[in-house]
Amino acid sequence: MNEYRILAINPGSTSTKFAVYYNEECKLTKTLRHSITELSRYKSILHQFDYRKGMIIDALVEEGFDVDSIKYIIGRGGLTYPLESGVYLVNNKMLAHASEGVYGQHASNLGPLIADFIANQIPGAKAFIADPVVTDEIDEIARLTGHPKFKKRSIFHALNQKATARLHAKKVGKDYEALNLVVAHLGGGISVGAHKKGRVVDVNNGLDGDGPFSPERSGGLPTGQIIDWCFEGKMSKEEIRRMVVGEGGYVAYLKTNSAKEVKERAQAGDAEAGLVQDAMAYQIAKSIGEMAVVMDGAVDGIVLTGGVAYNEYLTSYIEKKVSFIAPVFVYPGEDELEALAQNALRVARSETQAKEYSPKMIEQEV
Ligand SMILES: Nc1ncnc2c1ncn2[C@@H]1O[C@H](COP(=O)(O)OP(=O)(O)O)[C@@H](O)[C@H]1O
Ligand SMILES: CCCC(=O)OP(=O)(O)O
Repeated sequence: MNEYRILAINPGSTSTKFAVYYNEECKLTKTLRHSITELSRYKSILHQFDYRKGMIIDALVEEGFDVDSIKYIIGRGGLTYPLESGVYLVNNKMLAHASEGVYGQHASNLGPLIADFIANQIPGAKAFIADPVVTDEIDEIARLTGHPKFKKRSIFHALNQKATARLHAKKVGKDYEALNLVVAHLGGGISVGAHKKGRVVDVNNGLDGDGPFSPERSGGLPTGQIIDWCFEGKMSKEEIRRMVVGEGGYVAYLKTNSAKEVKERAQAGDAEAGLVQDAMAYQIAKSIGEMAVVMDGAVDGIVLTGGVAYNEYLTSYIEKKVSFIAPVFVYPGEDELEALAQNALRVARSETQAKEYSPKMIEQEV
């Protein structure tokens, strides 16, 4: 049997995770955490490129890997133009769109850039991405907002939502494509998707759109108050953006992005932490209800995943509110690296073909 060596790279808002796989076997997995202070030294996500890429290469060399033998480099896909689910070969157009951040700024924009850089150092290596955060399968009816100038964007934790949904389908002995699932990724950002027979037909924009607030994001906010705030002239556009992504949610209320810390503060009797934690759980439950409506109530299961799903108090709170819809299944944590590696392996084994990044729908900017 051929042995395929794969490097999977997942740049997140506060961490860079990477792993080396030899076929299905994980040989190394590392999570490098970046403090807010560390990241604040860089003007933009793009300016973090050398720092994050350097840490990965240094760690591989330090661990004694024969880097030249790794021919499949796969990164988390960023905020390029929307794509259908799948594996994509990194090409120049994708690199340009990720660098520009045509759909916004997020650490995942570094996924294709770092993968491409490393692949270029290794003779015969290729760079890929899979199920990027702009994976877009939503129904036309779900795209409309209340004003034609604004379109809903499908920006969510596609990689982990899809991987966990497939894992769940396997556990219950069904095909993912045969099930209707509501999947909630509960991490630093939160997204809740309606997976209808293998397609995410509706989902909240988990970055800077609608839906529940999260440990570091504001979720949907009252539009009128936001407009007034923007024109009061007290804050720059960048500062207001940070209120929504990075310094919203728990960070704004409780000055921490650690859901674990908030859980412990609530357990210790901190009433404010308790109320904010309950409010987040309440909003997540409401979003699950919305996605159940999207599927006309025909839901086979509700799947909770992501780091925050380790919090049993929070998952029980949600379960009490939504179990009338369908049974709730909890898969705490995320394994986006394994999901990336499996996608690369399927390409290596010719079980699937890497697609070309050539987005059809270029949204008119408003
Ligand atoms: N045991 C736990 N209990 C509660 N929250 C936890 C626990 N473990 C991790 N978390 C929280 O999960 C969040 C990170 O989730 P993760 O899915 O790794 O995030 P991301 O999607 O941002 O990569 C953090 O806020 C962290 O505090
Ligand atoms: C919703 C886009 C992807 C995202 O926000 O990922 P993180 O929660 O890992 O920052």
